[in-house]
Amino acid sequence: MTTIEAIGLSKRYGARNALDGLTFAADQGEVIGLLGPNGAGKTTTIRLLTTILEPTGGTFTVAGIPGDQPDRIRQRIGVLPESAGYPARQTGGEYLRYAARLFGRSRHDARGVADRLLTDVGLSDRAGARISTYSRGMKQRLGIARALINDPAVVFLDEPTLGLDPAGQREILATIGEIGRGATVVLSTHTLTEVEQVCTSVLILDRGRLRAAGPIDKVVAGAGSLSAAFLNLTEEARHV
Ligand SMILES: Nc1ncnc2c1ncn2[C@@H]1O[C@H](COP(=O)(O)OP(=O)(O)OP(=O)(O)O)[C@@H](O)[C@H]1O
Repeated sequence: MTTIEAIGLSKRYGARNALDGLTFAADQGEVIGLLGPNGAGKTTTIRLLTTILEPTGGTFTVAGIPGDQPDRIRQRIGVLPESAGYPARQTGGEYLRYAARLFGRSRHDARGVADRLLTDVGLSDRAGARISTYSRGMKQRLGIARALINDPAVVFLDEPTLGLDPAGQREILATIGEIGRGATVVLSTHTLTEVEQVCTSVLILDRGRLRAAGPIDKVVAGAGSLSAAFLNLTEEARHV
């Protein structure tokens, strides 16, 4: 089942094309690595598909819902933004129960969902501790749990491992692998080894344009490695 479809999706800021005619489709259960050098358009793509920004061109659907119905899309997606903020005084458990209540869960259900997700992301033993005492990796895992609170069809993670040590990165990647069994995951990152570990397919952007899309082995074919393919595709674009 197609869970994301973009056709000619574009975003202009004045004369600058932050995203220029992105066309791709993703299926349920796919984990898509969204790659590109700084300024390529990754965050713009995520903001458009999560209905935070309105496109200046093109159309899209997420979870089968057209992009001009943002309220419905927001009910069916989960997002870990590039720099998520957390209420420092709340505990992880309170934060997730509150998020579940915002999606209309009863008090009893909210507790059940929060407890399950805290266990899934390995935070159950710190559920009663204030978020201000969490490490960066723990906050990122809490953010992923928050993104899953409404049982989303599509989850968007913008640089979830940024600033984490290797152990923290490994934990996040394991969590992402688990999510991918149900939902479609869009993972924006600069770390290609991460993509090779957890993603089934990639989108490579450069200066707002799609340079490659598809299963990793197809994109890598001929180049030898994902990093070689990435450099070929993005460097080549600098010379046209
Ligand atoms: N609000 C804005 N106004 C003007 N230009 C913007 C705005 N937001 C983004 N841009 C421009 O759009 C382009 C794409 O930016 P975007 O943040 O999507 O890139 P990115 O791939 O996420 O980069 P990074 O890896 O550095 O996070 C960049 O040239 C950026 O300067």
